[in-house]
Amino acid sequence: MPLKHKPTHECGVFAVFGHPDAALLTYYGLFALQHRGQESAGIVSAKGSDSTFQQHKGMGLVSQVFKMDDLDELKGTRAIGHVRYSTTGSSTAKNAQPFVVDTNRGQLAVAHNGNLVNAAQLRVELEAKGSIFQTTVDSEIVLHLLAQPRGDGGALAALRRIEGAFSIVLMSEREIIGFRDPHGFRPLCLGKKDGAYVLASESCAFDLIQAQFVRDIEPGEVVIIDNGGIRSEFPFRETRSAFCIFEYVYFARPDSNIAGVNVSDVRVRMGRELARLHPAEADLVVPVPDSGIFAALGFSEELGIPYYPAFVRNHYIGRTFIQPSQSIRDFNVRVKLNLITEIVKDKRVVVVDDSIVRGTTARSRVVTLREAGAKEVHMRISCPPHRFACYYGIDFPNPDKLLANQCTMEEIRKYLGADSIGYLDLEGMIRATKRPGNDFCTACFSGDYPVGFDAEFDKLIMEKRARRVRLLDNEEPRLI
Ligand SMILES: O=P(O)(O)OC[C@H]1O[C@H](OP(=O)(O)OP(=O)(O)O)[C@H](O)[C@@H]1O
Ligand SMILES: NC(=O)CC[C@H](N)C(=O)O
Ligand code: SF4
Repeated sequence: MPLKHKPTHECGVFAVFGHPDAALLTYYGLFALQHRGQESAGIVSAKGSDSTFQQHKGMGLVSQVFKMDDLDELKGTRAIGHVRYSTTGSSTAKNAQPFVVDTNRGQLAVAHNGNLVNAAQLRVELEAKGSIFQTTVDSEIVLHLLAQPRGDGGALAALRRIEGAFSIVLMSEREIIGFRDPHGFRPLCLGKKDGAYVLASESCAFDLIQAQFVRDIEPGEVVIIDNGGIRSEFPFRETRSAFCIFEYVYFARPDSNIAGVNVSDVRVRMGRELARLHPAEADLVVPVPDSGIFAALGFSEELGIPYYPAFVRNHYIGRTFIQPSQSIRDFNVRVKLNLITEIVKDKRVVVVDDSIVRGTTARSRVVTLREAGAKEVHMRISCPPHRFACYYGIDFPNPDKLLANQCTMEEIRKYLGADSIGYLDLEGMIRATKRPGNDFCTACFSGDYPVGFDAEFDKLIMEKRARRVRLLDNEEPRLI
């Protein structure tokens, strides 16, 4: 049952206003946000209001894309940066963010975390009016909307046209602007460093640069930072909050705080909830590193079963999902995690991971444990089964690719080769956050989608839709 995709981390954004080392701070910030995207990285900086924006972008990790010389070229006191995992538009250098354009309102740069559900529709509309797109990424829409002739409400009204998930940082010739969609799908927070303002996807980025965390940007809030200081606008229609609960389960770094709640604490509580819901009689609790670590700790504490980190992670290889083919991915799971066999031999083992998507990791872990002589293997997962697609910034849009969508619980157990299997339920997962349930998007577990989406969505929708419109118009792809 080889399934092709699994959820991936998503993008990270960072911005600085009013610091002499803006680009360097952004570089460090992106380093701390590297877990959110490893395909490409970029920084755009600006000196004063009349200077040309400078940019450096490339494919790969932050450490691969930037050399000291590149950072020296990125002068100025303002900067925005991005690490990408693509959700709309292919993973190519052309699609690396931030995007920079020259408009009749001056230079603009944008970096986006999330996914715009009406991007293809807006692009067709904008192209019909003459917009020329440089990339096939949904995020570019924002720049075109801002460059359009403005009616009532100016730039803020233009932003009201985008729908879906967006935590965005923008740089104009005078400002740094940060905003979150009205549902607040993705995180974005504000900090201060030496009197300068900084914005980051996650608070762990502030720790690295020793910035003080000020607060989270509210869902639907636009913060505008310029020489006059900082102010907020709330241009979007008020709606229910739908923060991505999977950020707490898997995406966010455990040392980040989101909405005042520490991510590692939530994961420990998820492990405790899981232990109460699906206890097991066992000798050891073993985490699947990295994301299973804190949940395994909670599981172990709740049942008083010793915690042993028997899987040793090799930190020097890329993430498993980067590899395109199933056979290479299986190999990568083995390269990434090696088992200390002596710990598990003749033992009844509970293995805790945060999630199962295709099942590659879990299956391979069970096989390894059995080969090492484990007497029993009980698989425990600290979130509910993934049965539905995500349209809000996670790259697993096709439910056919999700193991739990294709199999019953017993089939999953058999496929993994485990003695028992237990997933956390929706209620336990929400309780562990200590936040109200209606704060969250849980669509990939529950099928309850807070925002409508394009039924034809796939990663290449922008290219496909534009091509189809040309065909419908009987336009041949020739110029004259
Ligand atoms: O069912 P699968 O398709 O194998 O996907 C699920 C696995 O992927 C994630 O880990 P990842 O490899 O991203 O590493 P991490 O835990 O270190 O983040 C997740 O934590 C699971 O272990
Ligand atoms: N993962 C993300 O947040 C991706 C942002 C944007 N949709 C892109 O594909 O570049
Ligand atoms: S569908 Fe799942 S992964 Fe996507 S935003 Fe909602 S909770 Fe997060």
